[in-house]
Amino acid sequence: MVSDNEFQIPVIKFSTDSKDLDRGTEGWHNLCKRVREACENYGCFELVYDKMPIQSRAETFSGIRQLFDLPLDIKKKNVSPKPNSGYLGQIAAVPLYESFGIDDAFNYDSLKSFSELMWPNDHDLFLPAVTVMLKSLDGLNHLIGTMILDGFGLGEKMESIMKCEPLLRLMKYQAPPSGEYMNGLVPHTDMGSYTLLCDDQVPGLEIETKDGQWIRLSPSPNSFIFFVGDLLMAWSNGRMRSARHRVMMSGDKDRYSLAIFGAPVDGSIIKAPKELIDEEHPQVFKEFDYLDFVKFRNSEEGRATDSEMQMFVFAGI
Ligand SMILES: O=C(O)CCC(=O)C(=O)O
Ligand SMILES: [Fe+2]
Repeated sequence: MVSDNEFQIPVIKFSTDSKDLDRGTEGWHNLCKRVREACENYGCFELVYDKMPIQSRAETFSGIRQLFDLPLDIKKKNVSPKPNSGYLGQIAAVPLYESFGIDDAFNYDSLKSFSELMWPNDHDLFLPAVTVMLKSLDGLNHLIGTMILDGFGLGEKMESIMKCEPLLRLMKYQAPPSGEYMNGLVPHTDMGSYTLLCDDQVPGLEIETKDGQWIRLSPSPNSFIFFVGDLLMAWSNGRMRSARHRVMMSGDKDRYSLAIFGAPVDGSIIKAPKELIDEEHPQVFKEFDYLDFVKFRNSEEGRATDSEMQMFVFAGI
């Protein structure tokens, strides 16, 4: 069952016209505390960010619409050796879903090659807007990373979990047949460190509360949803939880969304810092190589395990 009103995830404003974003100020410490509490209690929060030019967000979504309108043979040219990247679509379990994954997305050359591959003659509609948006997201990513670490008093450990390679994913969910409430993306937790997601104001994203209720989110036009991923949960010794979410489609509009998935660089070892392990919080997960977790997820055992349980089965003590 879905409820719209009774429950809200925390809404946290990152306002650029206050001193709150200056590291070390009282406002900064309050924000870090709220971010940490949201990640611990909900596994996600709505982040209101006034620094992202609203115009480049609108232009990016208009480019994304045109991207999904391209012929299938062009869309399929977006291939990647990485799992869940490249072009995905026509999947029997989620027939409304299509997506493009673009690796190394904070790198202009990588966005440019993608754009040239999709529009060999004219990519002006997509590239300039998405470049501005991604530049702003890069800054925002860094800010949240610092906040999470400062929230635990570990701000000097920047080399740790938040040092990520970003995957950009652009998604489309087709409107379902008239009158239906239909699965757009199956319930899951995100496997990376974290996810930062925004949409074009067509609802569909739902999160599961601790007591098993599904809540439909309605983020504001300049909001992002931040999700704790499985790796951040493991790194934080289970103090932060990765929230289960899904997309359910209803109504007559297609939904478009854009997300940055932070995953650690290959070869990273995921290990809770000793400061997060004590008598009250005994060690929950053993340390592991991030790529071994990726392998597990793609193994027969991993695929047979519900996504929110995978980390516990793979690394639980
Ligand atoms: O498109 C959305 O709103 C959700 C996407 C998502 O959860 C994912 O790709 O992991
Ligand atoms: Fe997700």
